[in-house]
Amino acid sequence: MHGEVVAAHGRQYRVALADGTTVLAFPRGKKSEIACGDRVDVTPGGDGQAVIDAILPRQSLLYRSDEFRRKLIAANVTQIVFVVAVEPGFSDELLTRCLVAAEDQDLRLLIVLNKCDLQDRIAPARALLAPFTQLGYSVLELSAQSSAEALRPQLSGQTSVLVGQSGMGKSTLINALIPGAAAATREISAALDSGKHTTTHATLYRFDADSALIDSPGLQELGLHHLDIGAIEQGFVEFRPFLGHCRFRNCRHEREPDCALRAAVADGHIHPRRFETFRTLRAQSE
Ligand SMILES: Nc1nc2c(ncn2[C@@H]2O[C@H](COP(=O)(O)OP(=O)(O)OP(=O)(O)O)[C@@H](O)[C@H]2O)c(=O)[nH]1
Ligand SMILES: [Zn+2]
Repeated sequence: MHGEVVAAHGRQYRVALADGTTVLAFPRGKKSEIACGDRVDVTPGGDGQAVIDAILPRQSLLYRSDEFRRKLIAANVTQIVFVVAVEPGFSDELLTRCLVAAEDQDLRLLIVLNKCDLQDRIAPARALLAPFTQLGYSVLELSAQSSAEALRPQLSGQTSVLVGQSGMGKSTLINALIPGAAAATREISAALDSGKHTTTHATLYRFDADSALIDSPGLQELGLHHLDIGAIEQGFVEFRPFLGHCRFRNCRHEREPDCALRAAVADGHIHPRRFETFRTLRAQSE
């Protein structure tokens, strides 16, 4: 039987079956690397539980990783929706991390600027996003409290994962778009944890056959240790015309003479803030 993983917690999964029912499922064997959004083959056990026999081929796979381990975030995602707000302040470094991950997996990235009802606070947030809009990334300005519906058309035909720092309004957005989401999450948590209180689940909400939204808490760091330096360089789309044009093939773009990237920064082709973030990410990945 085919199913889709709609919630993941540790080695337990909620799998939605084609007939609309869901089962609690466990992978066969010890080594499980299954993520929310995975399409799987399951064998129902009759007690409302099931065994996951196989993971179907994935379109994409998002990870976060530090020096020690790698964790799956979500599978088969086609779009990252990065939520920031006019207040409190947000990290443009986390946004750049997401962009690098998105470029690596060939995903669309949409930036949502929330709380735009606080009009006198919009200008500084727009300024922080300017280097990204200049590169062609889209920013959707809305208020999760009054105009969350503006996001819905952007979710159509996509499997989106929602990423955002605490306080940006992710929960408000989800509850506005998916009535009953909070209750559903509590129910799933209860089923997966037998009542233990926890909010660390990734949850998939399906809108229709082609559109779904994955809420994955704990994405605030999005470590990119699994990417090599080449993938990080490629993740900065505006670097691409200059890569390979430094005097030294293994140029680190620090102090080497005739560095094409540093020249591009000096000439205004690369935003200094983006270059600074690149250096930070590179230092972290070493
Ligand atoms: N003014 C304004 N406040 C908002 C809006 N959306 C959310 N908020 C407020 O911002 C705060 C954070 O919203 P949440 O939805 O809890 O944010 P979150 O991103 O889910 O944060 P965590 O739960 O910490 O992950 C709450 O006090 C919301 O009421 C908005 O559109 N306008
Ligand atoms: Zn260089």
